[in-house]
Amino acid sequence: NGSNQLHIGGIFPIAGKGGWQGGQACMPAAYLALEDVNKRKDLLPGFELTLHNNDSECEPGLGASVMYDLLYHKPQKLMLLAGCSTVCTTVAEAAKMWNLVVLCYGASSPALSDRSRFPTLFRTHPSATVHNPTRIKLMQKFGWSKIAILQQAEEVFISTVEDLENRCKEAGIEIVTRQSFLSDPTDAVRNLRRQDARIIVGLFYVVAARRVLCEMYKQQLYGRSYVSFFIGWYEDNWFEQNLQSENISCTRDEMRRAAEGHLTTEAIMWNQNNEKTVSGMSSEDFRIRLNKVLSKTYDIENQRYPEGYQEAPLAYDAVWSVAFAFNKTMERLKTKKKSLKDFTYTDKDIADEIYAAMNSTQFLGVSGWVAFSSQGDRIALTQIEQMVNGTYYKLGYYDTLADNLTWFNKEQWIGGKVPQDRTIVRRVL
Ligand SMILES: CC1(C)CO[C@@H](CC(=O)O)CN1
Repeated sequence: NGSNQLHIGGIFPIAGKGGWQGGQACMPAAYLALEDVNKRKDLLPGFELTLHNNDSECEPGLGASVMYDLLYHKPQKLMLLAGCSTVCTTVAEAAKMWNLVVLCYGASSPALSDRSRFPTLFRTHPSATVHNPTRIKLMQKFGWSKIAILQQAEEVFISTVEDLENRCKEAGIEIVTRQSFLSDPTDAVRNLRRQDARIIVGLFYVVAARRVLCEMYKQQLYGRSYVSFFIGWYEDNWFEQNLQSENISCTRDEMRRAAEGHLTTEAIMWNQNNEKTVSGMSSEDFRIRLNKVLSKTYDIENQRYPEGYQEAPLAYDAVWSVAFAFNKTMERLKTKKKSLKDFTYTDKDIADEIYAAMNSTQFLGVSGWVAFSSQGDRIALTQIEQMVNGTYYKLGYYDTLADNLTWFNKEQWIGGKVPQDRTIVRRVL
């Protein structure tokens, strides 16, 4: 019966073309977690967690309207889950008016790390700034103290670069030039060349990345004297895909040569070792279960994965975060002779209890250790890879909080020498 149900709203980007349709894999993952937490007798005893879902299509306007649907239709919701940075921004900015915590499983924008704008936001998806301490650590490891930045003019990369600049200043790393472009990188790449940039941090979406790589080939900004840092969450063979359809005027071979040796950084979203997590599953057990569910709709055997597959553990762990936070809140409210069932959108007292419980929620999930910073950001490990002969090889992991770099010593440099960050002028005495 409805009286023992705890209701939450789930806003997933499923249909639509613009942005990230990651709800395709994240919604099924969320429902797997719902099934699992409701089986646990020790979690929310006497209650059942219920998820009411809607499609935002990764459009903030549609996200706002489905949010109102969720709020203005019974039953009363206790929390909202959302994906896509644009939708999460809209929902999290509004939800505080209803005293609702918002938990985002698919939002990477650094702008969301702002308690003044988003006082009730938490995310199991790390901010894009999570790459920056790793980039700095690698520059220090290889002795690069002069770097260049090449970015696409998109909000997520603009705010990521601001964070990177601050960290470079703190680390005494000079940014010799920062070039940005809207969609054609030709001039920006030419300016890198003019400034004799050697160590280049590249921040762009994958379509722009292909244009940049071809331009770097044409302007010979690749090879033994250069190192590029690209984002690690592109498809593995991204540099060879869609060359005709996107009018890339380089051949596969030229793209591969320009890509040789580049480094990538990315947040780890699938727990790396085979530990059993709170669900009793390892991340590989989770993968098998998720694939079984998805194979009803997608041709998983032939690697035809839905969008959001990479982020699915973040959605799965988001539902576990809700269950643990509500469980803690129920225990706290019992001492006040209250229950989550008493919550209304004007009840600041219970809202504060839910916030405090979420803020201190920590557990081992299929996406790794789940914990939130004071800004509600996901604390995550990052992974470093290098492209060698068209294949990515894992070079190591970085734990920012512990400042611990796990390094496998597998990096390869053309000619066997670490590229320099500048032209070495040999003084002939
Ligand atoms: C790693 C990526 C692809 C970054 O964008 C996220 C979507 C968003 O921030 O809108 C999903 N995960």
